[in-house]
Amino acid sequence: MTNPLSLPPQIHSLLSTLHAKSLAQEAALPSSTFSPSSRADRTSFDALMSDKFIALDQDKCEFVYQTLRASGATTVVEAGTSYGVSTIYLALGVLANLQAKDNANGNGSGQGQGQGVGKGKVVATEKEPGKAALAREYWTQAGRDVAGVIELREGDLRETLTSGGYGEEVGEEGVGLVLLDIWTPMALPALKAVQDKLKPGAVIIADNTLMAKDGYQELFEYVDQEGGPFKRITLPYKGGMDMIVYK
Ligand SMILES: C[S@@+](CC[C@H](N)C(=O)[O-])C[C@H]1O[C@@H](n2cnc3c(N)ncnc32)[C@H](O)[C@@H]1O
Repeated sequence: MTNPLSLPPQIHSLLSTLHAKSLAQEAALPSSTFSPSSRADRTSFDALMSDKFIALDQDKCEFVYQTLRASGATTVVEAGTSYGVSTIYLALGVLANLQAKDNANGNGSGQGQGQGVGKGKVVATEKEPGKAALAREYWTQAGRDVAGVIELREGDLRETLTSGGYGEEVGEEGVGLVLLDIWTPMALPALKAVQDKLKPGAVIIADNTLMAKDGYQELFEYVDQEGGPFKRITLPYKGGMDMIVYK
């Protein structure tokens, strides 16, 4: 796997292994797995997916990381964590942004947790306990800094994202990036759960917006409202990936 972000070799190697496992699992699934009719049978779909990575593709993870770095955001939300592959990129981006803020403030602690500029975190959420447990193990393998910046909220996002703070207590300015890598019926509930925590200019990224465009109708109607606070474009990644900017 290429390493355009120059990630630390040990983390890059871990990510390569996890992306490869995810792709191998997906290749072994019947081609109808993600068809609208298969996805409509939620019970069977959830059961089939309960032990599958379905990780965000590497090129998309790299785009999300770069967007996060460009935004400077230090509070991030991920709806749909699974085994935590994209979460590692988000954690690395938050750590790099904290470090950049630290350096700009003349602290240069090198610890990735800025002094006096908030603490920064990735709020991740996953409803499958087995996936949550293994995600924590992968984050530990990625290192103490990565594991330390992720707050995993286990359970249904309609509860986990509407309770608990987003860093306000330590001076964070609001959520700067949201990754919607979730079953499509949960995309709008996830956005609504964090909408009043978003800071101006926050970026929301939603995966597979062309491949699963039927499932995204509610989200699209909501964010495309004339005069509303969101602007949406579709990026030419495999299956489509939307970038929505708030205010
Ligand atoms: C596409 S996978 C996420 C992949 C992950 N972002 C990555 O790149 O490694 C979507 C995950 O969302 C989880 N999920 C689905 N509905 C959920 C809900 N209501 N609350 C929390 N998690 C949910 C699923 O169990 C699944 O693991």
